[in-house]
Amino acid sequence: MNAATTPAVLEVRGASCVLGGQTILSNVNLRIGTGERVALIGPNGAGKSTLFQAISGLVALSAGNIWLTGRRIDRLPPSRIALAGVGRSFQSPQVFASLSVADHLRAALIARQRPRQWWRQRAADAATERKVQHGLSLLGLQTCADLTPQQIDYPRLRALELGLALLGQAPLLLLDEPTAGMSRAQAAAMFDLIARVATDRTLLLIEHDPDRLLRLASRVIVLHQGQVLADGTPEQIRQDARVQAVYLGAAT
Ligand SMILES: Nc1ncnc2c1ncn2[C@@H]1O[C@H](COP(=O)(O)OP(=O)(O)OP(=O)(O)O)[C@@H](O)[C@H]1O
Repeated sequence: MNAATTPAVLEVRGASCVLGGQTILSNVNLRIGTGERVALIGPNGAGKSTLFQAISGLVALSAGNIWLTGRRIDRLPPSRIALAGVGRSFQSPQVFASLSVADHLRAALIARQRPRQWWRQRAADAATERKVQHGLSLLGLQTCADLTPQQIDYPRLRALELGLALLGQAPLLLLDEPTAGMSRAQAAAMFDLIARVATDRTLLLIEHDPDRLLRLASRVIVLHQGQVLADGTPEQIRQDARVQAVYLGAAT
């Protein structure tokens, strides 16, 4: 899908970010169209996670602005940005130790519901339950519905985290290294899961392994020293001499 021809889900305009007196992002511009699957890559310290933090409202921009489906979000608190439609996962999974897998999914669904009149609540509860069961089956988590995060293996934990972002119904999902710490086989399974379950979402994901990117991303944005170095198809990026020099040459 071509970013220029689809309505923008995310637009970052002239974004800069200074942390601890250091410029981490410098005049970053990017536009992501509806339904695109975009990989954000770059060397360690390039500013990828900081860009995610800025989009999610967890760090403030020092210049520029960020738009989600035409609405400016960079001055909103993180909770409002999440409700506005930015779902995300983190490099290390962020889950609740004492909640069961199914309760995590319930909480993700309920968080987006408006308060209802009491006589409508029963129907809403039944609909939520159906969605929880559907989510468990989609994510391959039916057998661990009643277990806590400590009782499930790492790939399932990451699948749960993906499910939390998905069930929140956010149109834009930011996935920060969803396969970090996984074996090749586990990572391949995770990429297949993302491709299968996130069909109706726009994806921006950070990933270090260029081979994995080709499975999922239709477009790649390369960050280097806090700036966009290149933006193109996976093939264009593979052949880009500047990208070879700063990143892919070292990563492959
Ligand atoms: N809160 C902070 N205060 C000061 N510097 C920070 C802060 N957060 C990040 N940095 C610095 O910003 C730079 C970019 O970090 P960031 O985590 O965004 O990079 P990255 O591209 O995601 O790297 P990696 O691939 O290693 O995760 C790094 O030099 C980091 O040390």
